[in-house]
Amino acid sequence: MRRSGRPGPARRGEAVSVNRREEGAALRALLRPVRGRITAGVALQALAGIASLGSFVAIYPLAVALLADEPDGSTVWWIVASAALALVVRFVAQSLSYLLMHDADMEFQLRLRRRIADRLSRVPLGWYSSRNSATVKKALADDVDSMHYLVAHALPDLTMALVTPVAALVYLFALDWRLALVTLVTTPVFGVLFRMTGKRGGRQHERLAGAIVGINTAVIEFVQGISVIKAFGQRDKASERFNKAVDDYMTTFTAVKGPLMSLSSLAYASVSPAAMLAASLGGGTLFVAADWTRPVDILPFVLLGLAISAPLVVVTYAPQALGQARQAADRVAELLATPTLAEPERPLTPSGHVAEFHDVTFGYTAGSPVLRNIDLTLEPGTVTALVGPSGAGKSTLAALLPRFFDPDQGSVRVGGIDLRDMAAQELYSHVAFVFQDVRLLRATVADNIKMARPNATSAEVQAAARAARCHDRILELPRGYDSVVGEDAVLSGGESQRIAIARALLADTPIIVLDEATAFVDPEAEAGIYDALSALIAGRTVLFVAHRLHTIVDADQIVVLEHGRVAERGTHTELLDSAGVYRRLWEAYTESGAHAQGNRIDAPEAAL
Ligand SMILES: Nc1ncnc2c1ncn2[C@@H]1O[C@H](COP(=O)(O)OP(=O)(O)OP(=O)(O)O)[C@@H](O)[C@H]1O
Repeated sequence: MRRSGRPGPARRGEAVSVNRREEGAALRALLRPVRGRITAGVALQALAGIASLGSFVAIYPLAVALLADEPDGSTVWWIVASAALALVVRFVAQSLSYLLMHDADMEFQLRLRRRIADRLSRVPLGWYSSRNSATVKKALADDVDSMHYLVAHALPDLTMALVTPVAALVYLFALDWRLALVTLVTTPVFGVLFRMTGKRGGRQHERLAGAIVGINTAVIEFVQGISVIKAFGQRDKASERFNKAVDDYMTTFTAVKGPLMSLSSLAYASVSPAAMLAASLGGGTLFVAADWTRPVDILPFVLLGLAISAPLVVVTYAPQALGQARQAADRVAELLATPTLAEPERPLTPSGHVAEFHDVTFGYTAGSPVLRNIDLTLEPGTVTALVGPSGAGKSTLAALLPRFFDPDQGSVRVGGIDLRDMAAQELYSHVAFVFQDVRLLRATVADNIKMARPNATSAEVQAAARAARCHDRILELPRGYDSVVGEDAVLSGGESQRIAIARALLADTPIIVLDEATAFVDPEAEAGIYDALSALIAGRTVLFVAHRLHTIVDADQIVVLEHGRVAERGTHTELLDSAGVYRRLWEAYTESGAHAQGNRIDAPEAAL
């Protein structure tokens, strides 16, 4: 029964899909805080674009003045001074524009990364699946970069590339619209050829992408299976597959890119400086021959024709940068819309450490519950083991106690208080967890251990590590407790697990949630971890997801989950006597020899 007024539960792996938004709306919304500076930067860049034409434009009146029968010195100097001034304006405006755009870009990136980090600090812990971690990485690195490229580079370049030819055209049409049209004679050819390249390119792109996927698959197959391939003498076959994938790619590449490249080269050639020069000079010569204009009047068309064609290349690349930035903004907006865990406005303080599940129903997707109507009480100082076949919902149930998710129905309570009414800090001072998938930070081993208690002394850290049976191993690391995980300390799964246990020991919470590791490297490591776990659970309330039955025979309470429901509960002896699911599990476990080998009881093949 969800209480009214609460926000809905956030689900693992689910990022709320943003309503289909108007194209580019997310990008505009994200850029809004720095819009003023971007507009000013674009305006300055436009001014720089117009000023950049100054020296070209000046050549025409200069030539007219110099070719006059009696050149007027002061006019000549005025023209030269104006051209120089235009040059200064161009450089000042362009520098200011870059300064403003980079300033806006840096603030934008900082704000955005902070917003993402703030949001992610409030999403449910369970949201951090590997899929979502990849999304976060993409958003924080690639997507923010795409938007940076747009603001700091593509926008100023595009402004310059658009304003300069437009200003040049306005000037040329004002001078002589007929010669201006002649100068532009090849541009429609460019337009048509460019469109054709785009259309064909889009269609062929998929063929090329398919061929690249073929190579990647062959490489991954080869690398992942290298030991098997070598052991079974299949090396030649494997490299044959790779060579075939490369050959296929080359064939596709030649078939696709050859005609495309010819087409795009033709498009760019049609507006190349040579083509523009040919058009303006050829057309101009005809005009002079027809006595429609003076030879000197052709000069601006020859010079500015070049200023029109050069930026066309930039203009053709800009939509790609804009498209990428829009897509990046959409992804970031979606990330920023991820539902967060509601924090209570007036947090309540639990009294005592009884942990309770009251009629809990939960599912990762709406309408498909993974847990149904679970009632469970963990009395202080007792060990409760969760067992059941793979997929029964054991890990999910355990994850609800440290509030990885909120239940869809019912409540999880500690000390009589619903977790949704408890401040996160309060909750984590009561509940610690050690899950199979241990995440250590890229920080020193000591900092990793004292995450829950940053002010712990090194004597306390070492005492926790000793109890977790990892002190000696830490001392063997190049810089002992100061070794940085992932840099000078490369730790095995079992070692990381023991450091996580030391962390939980130091946190010293009355309630511990444990998800037993399913794979241990060797019996010695397993024994070490069990010693460490015994130290951790002594005197605490423990919720233990057990994958091997021999580890739980002494538990105070064994809860058997089946299809998300509690099928049975009791002690090991009680459950064996009741001849139900647990007994069948136990018999299958002992008969298969799993007991002796320490194999998982909940492996998919385990009989039930
Ligand atoms: N992040 C997730 N998103 C969607 N479904 C999930 C997710 N995690 C688990 N499930 C599904 O929830 C169900 C219960 O999974 P859970 O891991 O809780 O079972 P389990 O009993 O702990 O299994 P195992 O012993 O194999 O770890 C399974 O059907 C699983 O596929």
